[in-house]
Amino acid sequence: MPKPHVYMISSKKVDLKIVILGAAGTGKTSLLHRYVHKKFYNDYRTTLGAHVMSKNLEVDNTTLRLQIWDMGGQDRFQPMVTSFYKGSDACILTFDVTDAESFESLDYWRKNFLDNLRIPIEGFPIVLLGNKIDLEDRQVSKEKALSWCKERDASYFEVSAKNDVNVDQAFEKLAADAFQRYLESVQSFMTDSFKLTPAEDEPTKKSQCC
Ligand SMILES: Nc1nc2c(ncn2[C@@H]2O[C@H](COP(=O)(O)OP(=O)(O)OP(=O)(O)O)[C@@H](O)[C@H]2O)c(=O)[nH]1
Ligand SMILES: [Mg+2]
Repeated sequence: MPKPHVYMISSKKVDLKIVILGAAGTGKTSLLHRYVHKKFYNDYRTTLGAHVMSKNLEVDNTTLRLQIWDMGGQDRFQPMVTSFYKGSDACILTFDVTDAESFESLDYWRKNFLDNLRIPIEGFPIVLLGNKIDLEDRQVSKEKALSWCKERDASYFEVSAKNDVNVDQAFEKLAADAFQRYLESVQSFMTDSFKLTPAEDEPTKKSQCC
């Protein structure tokens, strides 16, 4: 298990880095605004590069300090945003349920993220958000999205940033998964350290030989 990228600030505070990725216009910034500021804007202003928003969340008497990195989905920003993946504890992928192309591009985003993260992907928390379910002209079914997630060990939420559907639940599930992974990696790190530290009454090789 890799060394955790999250840092225990005190016994009750944990910092977690989350990135949100997906095709341009799928609603990444809107979902973040909805979650962090409880607001929605109809106008579209593409994210230039990357932007970070913070939010605290209480889980099991611990304050999770979420730093959520909103990555611009336009092609021109790709070389830049991939450099921000390092140290992530969890990833949100988004598509627009009324835009089949945004769904088709998910494998590109997932691979791009995991290739640049360079840590084992097993158990890495990933949540897929099918956004804009308030719209009528749907092109991607829930079943199709669920099947994509099943094959890639991701969780799925149908959401609407506009109507505030399932947004808090999705972020909370991802944060809880990332925290759980953090606890497991700390435990594994401590166990390894304990194994490496000889007990006080256990003779070391040096004292045995001379
Ligand atoms: N109807 C509807 N529109 C939405 C929803 N979420 C976002 N939008 C609209 O979709 C457009 C794009 O939203 P953004 O949040 O800027 O998309 P983005 O993924 O951040 O785009 P980039 O920054 O270019 O990668 C905006 O006009 C939003 O108002 C939603 O749930 N329902
Ligand atoms: Mg944006």
